[in-house]
Amino acid sequence: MSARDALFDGEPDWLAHTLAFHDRPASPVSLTLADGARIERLDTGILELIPVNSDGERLIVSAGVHGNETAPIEVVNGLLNELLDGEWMLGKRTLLILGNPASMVKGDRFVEFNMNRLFSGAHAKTPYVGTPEADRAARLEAVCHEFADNAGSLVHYDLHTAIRPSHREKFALYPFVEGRAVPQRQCDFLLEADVPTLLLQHKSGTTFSSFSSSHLGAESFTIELGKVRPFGQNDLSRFTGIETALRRLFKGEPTPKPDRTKELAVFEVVHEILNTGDSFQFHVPDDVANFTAYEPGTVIWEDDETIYRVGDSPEAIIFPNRNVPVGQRVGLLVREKQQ
Ligand SMILES: O=C(O)CCC(=O)N[C@@H](CCC(=O)O)C(=O)O
Ligand SMILES: [Zn+2]
Repeated sequence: MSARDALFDGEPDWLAHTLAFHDRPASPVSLTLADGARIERLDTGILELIPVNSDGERLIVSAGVHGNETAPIEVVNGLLNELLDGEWMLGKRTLLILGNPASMVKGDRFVEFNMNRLFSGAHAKTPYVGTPEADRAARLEAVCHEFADNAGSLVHYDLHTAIRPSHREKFALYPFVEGRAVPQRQCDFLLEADVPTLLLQHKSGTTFSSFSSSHLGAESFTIELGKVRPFGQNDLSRFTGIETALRRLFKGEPTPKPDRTKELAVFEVVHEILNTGDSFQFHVPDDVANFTAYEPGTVIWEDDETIYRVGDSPEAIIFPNRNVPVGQRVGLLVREKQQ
């Protein structure tokens, strides 16, 4: 058996291995590349890439936290295949994660609970504790903690695709951490990756990127790259921006200065819509695109105690989804920041 076959237990690549092992742990295996770099399989869907020479920064790239968001999974798997084929050399210590293998096999956002609400310790709470997604979130937190230990600086990109179409196809979310601002280099990375819109979150949460920001001190982003499609049905030509930017980062090359004509549009959260329970009514239609703007005075949601109307200037909806448990996010209302 070749070293590559051993890394993937005879499966053709990492994605195939992760799907085949979705219901069990994969034991640690190490593969040394021609230049001496190592690929360590830490568990199912978790690889650590260790270059011979790297700068002090460490990088986490995750995809498949929602199992039906397949395009970023295919992009990351393709980049790993290039590395294994010797097309370029590794220059950055990197943790690669395919988040929720069981939901990837099922072709669904999640199996029992939305894993992207179970970080920052939420996995230990009732009713989540002990469920497959809670166990996986706890495992990912532990692996990330270990990877971050003693790192000079840490960057995390959590790659997603959205349920609905979007007036702004590609956008990133920057988790809230008191008192910090987005570093210019990260803005340059987003433009390089063809992600021209950034939403600044207004409070910390229990997403993977919020966990890595708040608990590991990472510069983290959730990055939305397009629309959800099943494996094999993605037009990967729409993902070359992120593919090029990640390949360049994996090689350890510096971030290029962006084209002066490109500018990041920055949005902020005006209001977070939560499912308040039995009397909650959401007035945004099911099929509305992300970043659809509503005029001042429009009623967005109501319950027995509150009626929420758009304020003095238009507000745009992101991630509208009425089918969430009580207490969880039904959508975000956002507004472009005047710069
Ligand atoms: O399209 C949708 O409604 C959801 C897409 C998605 O999974 N988005 C992430 C955003 C996480 C964040 O707020 O940083 C999610 O909802 O988990
Ligand atoms: Zn997602």
